[in-house]
Amino acid sequence: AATEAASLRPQLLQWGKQYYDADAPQVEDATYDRVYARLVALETAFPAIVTPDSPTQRVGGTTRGDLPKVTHEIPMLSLGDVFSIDELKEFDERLRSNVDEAFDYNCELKIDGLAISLRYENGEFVQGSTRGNGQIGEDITANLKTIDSIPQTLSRPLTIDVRGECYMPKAAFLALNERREAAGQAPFANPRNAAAGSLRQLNTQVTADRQLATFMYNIADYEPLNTRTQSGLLDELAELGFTTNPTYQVAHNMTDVAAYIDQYQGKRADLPYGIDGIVIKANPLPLQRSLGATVKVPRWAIAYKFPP
Ligand SMILES: COc1nc2nc(N)nc(N)c2nc1C
Repeated sequence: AATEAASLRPQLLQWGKQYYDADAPQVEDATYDRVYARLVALETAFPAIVTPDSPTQRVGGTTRGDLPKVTHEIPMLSLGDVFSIDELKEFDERLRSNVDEAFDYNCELKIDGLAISLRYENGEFVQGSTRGNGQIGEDITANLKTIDSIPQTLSRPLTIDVRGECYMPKAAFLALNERREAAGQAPFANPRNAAAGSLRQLNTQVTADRQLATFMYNIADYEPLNTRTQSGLLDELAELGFTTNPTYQVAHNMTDVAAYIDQYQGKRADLPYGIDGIVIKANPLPLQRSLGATVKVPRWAIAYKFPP
């Protein structure tokens, strides 16, 4: 067991560096997850063989060594995932059993990019960062300033942290890979890696040439806003100057949610940007705040992932 575990660790560490630090995974997520699970099983069965440098002893994503670090005052969360309508219904039933008020969901497309946080002080863009491990991300302010859809000044002098997704449109991705292959460089595997590789750059001019875009969808603290719903939040973010995704729909029940899923599973190939599912969020913002989050994911939202 110790020998097998010792052979798995360098493999996982190398794959992990490729994924997190080079934004160019060498293996499918499923392969990484399978090998990682094997190592966890061995170390659980034989705790004596765990080594401090084992990938099982490290928190999620690493951040790129050379970019400055940013600590998120309010952690950037990821999302719980479900892969079937039945699981989605279980999420809904569990949530409604814990909440005594009736509430709607807001359905949104799950943009396949990388999460960013934008800090504004008195309406001026002062800092932008990646999620990193949720607590500590990388300062990519200079790179984000090259993205047209990110406003330098808001229509109101607010001090807020806005969260959303930075992505590379499909057309830009195809054109970039053509240029890379013409120049004898390895193409990016998918638009998400291309966006991550383009954003986590030390050379801002590289970022500027990559035609990145954003859809903003969340705010770290709801106080400064007038709206009381997630759907209203998207409208208010648009009024402030952000680009938001207009495809959101308020759903009263899981029948409406299932219809939204069918609608956009059918449109997925025709969208000019990549999506890997939909996200449903409790629409009342006070309910989101009272439900809060676990260590890693909000209790008031779930992602439904489309089959690959
Ligand atoms: C509340 O947290 C989130 N909300 C999201 N919403 C949409 N539409 N797309 C995402 N990728 C997304 N990701 C996260 C972590």
